Amino acid sequence: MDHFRYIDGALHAEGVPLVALADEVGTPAYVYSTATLSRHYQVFREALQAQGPALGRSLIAFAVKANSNLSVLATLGRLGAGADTVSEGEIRRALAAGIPADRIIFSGVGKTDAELAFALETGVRQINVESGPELERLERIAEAVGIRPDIAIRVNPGVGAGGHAKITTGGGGDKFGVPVEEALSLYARAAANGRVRPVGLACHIGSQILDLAPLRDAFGVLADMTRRLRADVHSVRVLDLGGGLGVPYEPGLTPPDPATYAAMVGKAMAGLDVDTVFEPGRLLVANAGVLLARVIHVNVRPDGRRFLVLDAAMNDLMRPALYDAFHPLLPVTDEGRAEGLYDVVGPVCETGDTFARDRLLPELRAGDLVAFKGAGAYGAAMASEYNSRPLVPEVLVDGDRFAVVRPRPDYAAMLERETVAPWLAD
Ligand SMILES: Cc1ncc(COP(=O)(O)O)c(C=O)c1O
Ligand SMILES: N[C@@H](CCCC[NH3+])C(=O)O
Repeated sequence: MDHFRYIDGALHAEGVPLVALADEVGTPAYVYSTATLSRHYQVFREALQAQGPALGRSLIAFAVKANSNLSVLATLGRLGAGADTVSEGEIRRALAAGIPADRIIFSGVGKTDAELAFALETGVRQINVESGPELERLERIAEAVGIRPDIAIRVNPGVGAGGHAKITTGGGGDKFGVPVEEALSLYARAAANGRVRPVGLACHIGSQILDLAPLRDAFGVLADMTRRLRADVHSVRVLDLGGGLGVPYEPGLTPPDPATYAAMVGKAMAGLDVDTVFEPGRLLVANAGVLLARVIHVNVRPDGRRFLVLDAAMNDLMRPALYDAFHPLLPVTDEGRAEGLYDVVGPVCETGDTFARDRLLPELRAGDLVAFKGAGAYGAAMASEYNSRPLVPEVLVDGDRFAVVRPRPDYAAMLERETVAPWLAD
């Protein structure tokens, strides 16, 4: 069930009318549904459980980059989720949200020495090493800190996939992970050096994946590598299978459902006797969030083109500008008005600040509220203050209650973070 739905012609987030939220918080604002977050987590969890022992003990480590709001993390953490993190900031957020260190995975192409030391001291569950130079640095830091961490080698299986070239990560030419043969020798080297404990392999081949075939191929590569490493008497007890499952942003998109995905994984892992880690991001949060915005005005050109100018902009939701991504746009009040075509834009001074071109929408007027759907993933997490627009606030809804979990900063707070160089101060 969609927890963002019309009740008596008014769009609600669970039991809360979005009109009431806009009155309370102002616009633009992100609104998240606890019920959707919980349902998505549970559906994924149950799909994995249905595979029985084939997946060993499995950890769902939510990819914090998709939505790093503390309340979203706490909601998932309470359900048992871990966290897949890519920076010290994300590790700190996961911990602050109550996710214990032994459920935190530390991934990323360019972890600094300071971040690696922080991860070691925090006692994260596993560090996913992405290159030879990183392994060398980690070994040196681990020795200095006096901790022998569990690591996985992130493999670049040479199989890329994803909804856009900018979010494909598993292809041979992409910066992520270690090619197969090199990964095997890194594993052996790490085991021989004894300063880190190689426990397994990881891969993540891209995001917004709609087809299981490339995932199946990549997991097949990991399974073969596991057999080869074991033949050389290495221990391989964990396979981290990354995230990447797509969501149906628009009609006609049919991503694999979690049960079908889990069945494919179950087959790929059968007989390997490994524990598994999953790093879903978008799958858990995309449809758990909307971006609420207000129409500033409608600008009608002499040629009839109509610009729907919103108070939300590309700095609040970057996906359309960056990836030409589609997000459904709903009027918050459904009054059955006649439909027309609009170019939906924000106030930022770039033509790229366009959410949609020629979008068929019910007639909208200045002051009307609208909501972008599918905005819970890579929405607020990628927002900026471009054009000195304050960071967009976030609201968590749970049934009939809601909380403003990240308030809109006021302009004074925005300015207080900076100083003018002393020689310019008077
Ligand atoms: C290593 C890693 N794990 C997990 C994810 C989460 O991806 P998604 O949001 O597509 O599930 C990403 C981002 O694509 C990633 O880079
Ligand atoms: N930011 C991308 C996804 C990136 C995935 C990160 N590994 C998006 O909005 O679709």
